[in-house]
Amino acid sequence: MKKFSVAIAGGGSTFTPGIVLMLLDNLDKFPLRKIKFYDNDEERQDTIARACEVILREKAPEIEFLATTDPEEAFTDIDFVMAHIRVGKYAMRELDEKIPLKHGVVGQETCGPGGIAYGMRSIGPVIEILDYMEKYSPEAWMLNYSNPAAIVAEATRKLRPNSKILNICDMPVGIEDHMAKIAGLNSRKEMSVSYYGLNHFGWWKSITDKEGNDLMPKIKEHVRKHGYNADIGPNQHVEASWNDTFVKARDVFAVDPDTLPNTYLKYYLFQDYVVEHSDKEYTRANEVMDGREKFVFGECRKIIENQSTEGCKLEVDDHASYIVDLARAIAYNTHERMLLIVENNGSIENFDKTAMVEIPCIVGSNGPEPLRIGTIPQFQKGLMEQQVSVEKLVVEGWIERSYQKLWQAITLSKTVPSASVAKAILDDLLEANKEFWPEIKRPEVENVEALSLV
Ligand SMILES: NC(=O)c1ccc[n+]([C@@H]2O[C@H](COP(=O)([O-])OP(=O)(O)OC[C@H]3O[C@@H](n4cnc5c(N)ncnc54)[C@H](O)[C@@H]3O)[C@@H](O)[C@H]2O)c1
Ligand SMILES: O=P(O)(O)OC[C@H]1O[C@H](O[C@H]2[C@H](O)[C@@H](O)[C@@H](O)O[C@@H]2CO)[C@H](O)[C@@H](O)[C@@H]1O
Ligand SMILES: [Mn+2]
Repeated sequence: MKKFSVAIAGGGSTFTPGIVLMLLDNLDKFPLRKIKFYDNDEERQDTIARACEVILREKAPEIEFLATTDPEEAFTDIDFVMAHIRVGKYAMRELDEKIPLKHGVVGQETCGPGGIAYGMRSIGPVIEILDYMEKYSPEAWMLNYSNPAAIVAEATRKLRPNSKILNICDMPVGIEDHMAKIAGLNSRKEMSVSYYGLNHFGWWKSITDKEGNDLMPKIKEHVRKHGYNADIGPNQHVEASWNDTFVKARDVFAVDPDTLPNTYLKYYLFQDYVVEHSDKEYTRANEVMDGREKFVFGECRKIIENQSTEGCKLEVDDHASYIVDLARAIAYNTHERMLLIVENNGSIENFDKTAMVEIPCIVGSNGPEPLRIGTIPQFQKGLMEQQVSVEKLVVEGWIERSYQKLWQAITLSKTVPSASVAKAILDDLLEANKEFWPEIKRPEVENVEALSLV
């Protein structure tokens, strides 16, 4: 059986150890000969890498391991790149979340102005890594879950239309774990779902068990009262802010009881509630820095010091098992049915053909074959047309270095009340992201000064 070579781009990620443990848990299904880490922060990656070196030495000494900041070293002789970079790291996520809140607008990692700022940082480096992969391992596939996946996916559609990159998200997988528990099943894999939308902006339209029995009524009954709240065992989503998000799905569901919503829709449909319940001084980025980041790096330092995983609390990142499913689908032509972010091309008949939509696909060695969704209701169509236009304007703004397009994108976001608030947020984000965004051409001075935005 062929053994594969995997490069993890963003080796210093808090998710890397859990993903490595998950890969080692699946060697029978996805055998590996080599794992390489690549990061542009050598010190951050070194802590994760030295711990993973111990893990591999104990559990799979036959797998060759390398951590590097050199692209040629990282991406030569690779079958898959699993990319989860965070450009600007948590320090910039904190600003993505706090700057909009300063203006009374939703501050979130991938949604609204924060997601736009994050997207403007991510496009260049993700394309750069994709180009490295194609230069040094032309036959490789990139499985990208660097966020914001919606904007990154639109950028790779426009700028690298022929590249072997699959953009993915684990939020639907995470919610389906809750749904399976609510439906009394052991695993989400016992369900067959039809889902559509944009990334972090979608709905389930049907859910059955493998015998074809409709599970929607039972799940809806629970969601109507409790949202997706369901004890599915330890994961980082037991934190209050995530628990609130799962419960809030109850109110998002009430707006359209014909479907079941992605939790992220709360940021677009209940933006006032979100702002009212946000702490402008302590956002999710702070929770993650104080929680996951401290935990993962603390555990890695213990492993390095002891040169042993004994007593280690790091766990297999089960949510990442969908990444192995995806890699196996490509490697073994399994025709797995998975949600991917792909070009619509008529799958959703009454929606922009060029939109990057999150829908079920049959995945094989030649990549995804999107399934047909048919026509979507006016409510979802209207919301999606506004949101996809934001995403497209951000990518156009990045390509053209256009202040005007970025101002339009933020103005168009459902999370932003007016063009003047949008401009105030944009000017703050421009200042904060000087080191990361491409240089943006400001409009002619007279146009800006002539604007009475007060
Ligand atoms: N698609 C999804 O559903 C999903 C799920 C979970 C996490 N994510 C994403 O995974 C990423 C990692 O999340 P995290 O919380 O572990 O972040 P993290 O900050 O802990 O790790 C990100 C790593 O990327 C590195 N990096 C940044 N810019 C880089 C570049 N240009 N080249 C190479 N490396 C670079 C950083 O140095 C850091 O080590 C984020 O983008 C996050 O949003 C996506
Ligand atoms: O606030 P964070 O950094 O903890 O999480 C933000 C990410 O949340 C989603 O990913 C979750 C996933 O939905 C869940 O199943 C769990 O296992 O872990 C993932 C990472 O927390 C979302 O899909 C990502 O895009 C966000 O970055
Ligand atoms: Mn996601």
